[in-house]
Amino acid sequence: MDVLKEVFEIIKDRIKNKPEGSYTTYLTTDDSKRAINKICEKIGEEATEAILAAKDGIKRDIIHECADLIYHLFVLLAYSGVEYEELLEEFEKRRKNVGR
Ligand SMILES: N=c1c2ncn([C@@H]3O[C@H](COP(=O)(O)OP(=O)(O)OP(=O)(O)O)[C@@H](O)[C@H]3O)c2ncn1[C@@H]1O[C@H](COP(=O)(O)O)[C@@H](O)[C@H]1O
Repeated sequence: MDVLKEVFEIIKDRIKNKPEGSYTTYLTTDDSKRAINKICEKIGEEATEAILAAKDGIKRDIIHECADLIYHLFVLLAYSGVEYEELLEEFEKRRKNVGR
């Protein structure tokens, strides 16, 4: 299975079943306004870290920080009820529009 889809499905499972010790559980177990705030705050932090890594130009750090950012974006998408396939469809739509 596509590793990104696998991570997305694990995140969905964590949100649904809330296992103890899970970082995703920590981010998403709250009333919905607070949970969204917590997730979005992390997205802001991780985006800043990705930007700083890009400015430093160290490839390993760029990968690490962008992976952190993508994970947190996935948590936002899954928490908002978006399916992985819907994200792919959006990219697919855009790909088809290229070159028009
Ligand atoms: N991909 C990730 C992932 N990326 C980042 N993180 C967490 O996001 C947090 C990042 O916050 P910080 O940058 O503040 O943490 P940090 O350790 O100080 O910073 P860095 O060194 O990571 O930059 C850390 O606690 C990381 O563990 C992730 N936590 C979980 N996943 C995936 O989600 C799955 C479920 O994880 P749990 O919910 O913990 O079971 C895992 O199997 C992974 O596949």
